[in-house]
Amino acid sequence: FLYACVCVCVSAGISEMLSSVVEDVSLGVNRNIFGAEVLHELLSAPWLHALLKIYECLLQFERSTPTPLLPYASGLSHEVYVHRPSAEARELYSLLSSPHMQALLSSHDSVAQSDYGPVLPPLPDEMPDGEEAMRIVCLVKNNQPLGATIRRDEETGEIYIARVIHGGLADRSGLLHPGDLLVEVNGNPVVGMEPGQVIQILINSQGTILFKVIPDQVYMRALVDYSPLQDSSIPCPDAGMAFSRGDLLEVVDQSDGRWWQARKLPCAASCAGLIPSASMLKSKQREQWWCQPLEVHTCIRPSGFRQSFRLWRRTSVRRRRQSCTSCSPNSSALSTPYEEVALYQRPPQENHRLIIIIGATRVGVNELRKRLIKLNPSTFQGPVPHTTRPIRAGEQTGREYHFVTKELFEYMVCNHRFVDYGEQKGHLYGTSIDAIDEVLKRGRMCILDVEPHSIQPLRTRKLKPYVIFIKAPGPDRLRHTRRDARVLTNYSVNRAFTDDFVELEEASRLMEAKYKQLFDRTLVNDDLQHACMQLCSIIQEAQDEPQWIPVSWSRTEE
Ligand SMILES: Nc1ncnc2c1ncn2[C@@H]1O[C@H](COP(=O)(O)OP(=O)(O)OP(=O)(O)O)[C@@H](O)[C@H]1O
Repeated sequence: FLYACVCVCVSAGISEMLSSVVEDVSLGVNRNIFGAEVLHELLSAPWLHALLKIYECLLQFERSTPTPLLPYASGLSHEVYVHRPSAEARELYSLLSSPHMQALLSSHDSVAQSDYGPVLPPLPDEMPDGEEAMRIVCLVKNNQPLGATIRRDEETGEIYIARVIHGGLADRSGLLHPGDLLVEVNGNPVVGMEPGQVIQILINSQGTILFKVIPDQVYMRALVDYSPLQDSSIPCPDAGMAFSRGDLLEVVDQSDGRWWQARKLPCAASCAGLIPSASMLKSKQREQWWCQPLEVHTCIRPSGFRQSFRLWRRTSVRRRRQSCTSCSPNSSALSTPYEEVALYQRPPQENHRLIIIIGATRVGVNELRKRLIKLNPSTFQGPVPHTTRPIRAGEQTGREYHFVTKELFEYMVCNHRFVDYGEQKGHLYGTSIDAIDEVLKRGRMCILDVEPHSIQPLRTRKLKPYVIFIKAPGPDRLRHTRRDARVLTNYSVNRAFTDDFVELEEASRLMEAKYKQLFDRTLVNDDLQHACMQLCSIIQEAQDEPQWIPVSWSRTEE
C-alpha cells in the first residue's frame, strides 16, 4: 500500500498528493484501522516530503539539460571570505560553510564533472609476459548483457570475440573487438574451454569481470602517399600521420569509419596518429583522379637495346602484354589504398618464393642475375623462355629456349600463359608461367627479371613473389664502377658503356618513385661484387625468414 501511495504521488501530483494521502490515512488512524498508524508515521516523515520536493524540482529539468556554470562551486564558497569581510559576507560565509551546504556544493561539483562513474579496481601488479601484446579489460557488471559473442577455433581450441553488439556494454567500453583472442576471464584460462563454459564463468561473476585479451592486430601496407598537412578534411592535422607508398602501418583503431589510428613500423613513436580510412582515401582518390592534370606516361622505357641475356627482352615496345597499370582509374592503387599484410614464414616443404629483380635499363639487373646463377646453379635458376625463332646448331629445346611454332606461341598469348613477351627481328620471345613453375617444382629458386608492369599479374598466393629493386648509385659512382663495362647496341655492336649516367640515375629514381609500393627490398648496385653478395643474402632472407605478405596470400583459398 505504501508503495502504491508513493507511486501515485510520484506520477500524479507529487507532494500535494502526498499531503492528501496523509490526510486520508489519518482518518484510518482515527478509525483504528490495523496498520494505519504505522503508515501515517511513514508518510508524514520529513525525509519523504523532502525527497518528493527534490523529485518535483528534477522533473522540471527532465526535458531541458542544464549545463553547470562552473564545475568547481565548492571552491567558490571559500572565496567569499575576503581580507576584511563585511557583516553580510561573514554571514554568507558561515552559511556556505555549514556541513549541509558543503555537502550540497560537493554533490554539485561531482555532477558537474560527471565524476560519478564506477571506480574500477586497480590492475593486477603482476603483468604476464608479453604484456605489450596483452590487454586487460575490466568491465563493471550491471543488469545489462555483456553485448559480445564468442567463438571457438576448433583446431586450436582458442576462444575469440566473434561479435560486439553495437551499443552494448562491451561496445561502450571500446576495449573488446571482434577477432580479439580471449586468454583469461576473472583469472580462469579459457583456452580449450567450450563457449558454454566461458559463458558460465561470466554468469557466475559478481561485480567486475576481468578479461585478458590479445588484441587482433591489423597491419597494412600503404599503396598511396598521404600528408595530413595537405588534407583540409582531417579533424586535427597535428594528430595526423604522414606516410608514403610502401610504408608498413600497424592500425590500432578502426572504430571510426573515416579516421583510423595507426603507427608506422618499425614502431619508433609509441603514440599513434590519425590516418584516413580505406573508404575515405578511396573517395579522396576518386575526387583527385578527375581534377588532376593527365600524368605523363612514364612506364614505357625509351627504346634502346637492353643488354639482356635474352636479346629479345625489352627491345620492342610494339607488343606489350598489358598496358601500364598506373595509367587507368581502375588500377589497383586507385581501388585499394591499403593492402592488409601479415608476417609469413615459408614452411620448408613449400616451394620457394618467386624472386623478381627489377631496375632501370642498364642498371645491372641482368648482370646480377647472371652472376647469381653462376655462383650457385643448383640453387638459383631462371625460367627457360619460349621462342619462335629456328633452333641453331648446338642448341637444345628446353635448355636455351622452348622452340615453338608461331601458332602455339600465339595460342599461349591468348591463354595468358606469358608473364612478358615481345618481338625481335621478326621472332617472338616470351617467359611463361609454366617455365617459372617448372623451376620452382624442382625445388630451386626462380630468379625472374621483368618490367614493373608485369609484377601485378605475378602477385598470387601460389608464387608469393619477393620483389627486389636494383637501384642505381649516384652518377659519380656509376661513372667510376662502369668504366670498363661494355654494352650491346640495337645492332648487336659491342661498345663501351658511355651512357649519360645522370639520365640512368634519374630513370632509376623515377622507377622507384612510381613503383616503390611493390618492392620488398632495395639494393644499390654500386660495387658489383658487393652487390652480388648482398643480393644473395637478401634472397636467403626472403626464403627463410618471416616476411610481410598480403593476407590474401596466406589464406587457404585465393
Ligand atoms: N655494379 C656494376 N659494376 C660495373 N659494371 C656493371 C655493374 N652492374 C652492371 N654492370 C655492367 O653494366 C652493363 C649493363 O648491365 P646489364 O646488362 O645487367 O643491365 P640491365 O639492367 O640488365 O639492362 P638491360 O635491360 O638493358 O639489359 C653490363 O655491361 C654490365 O656488365
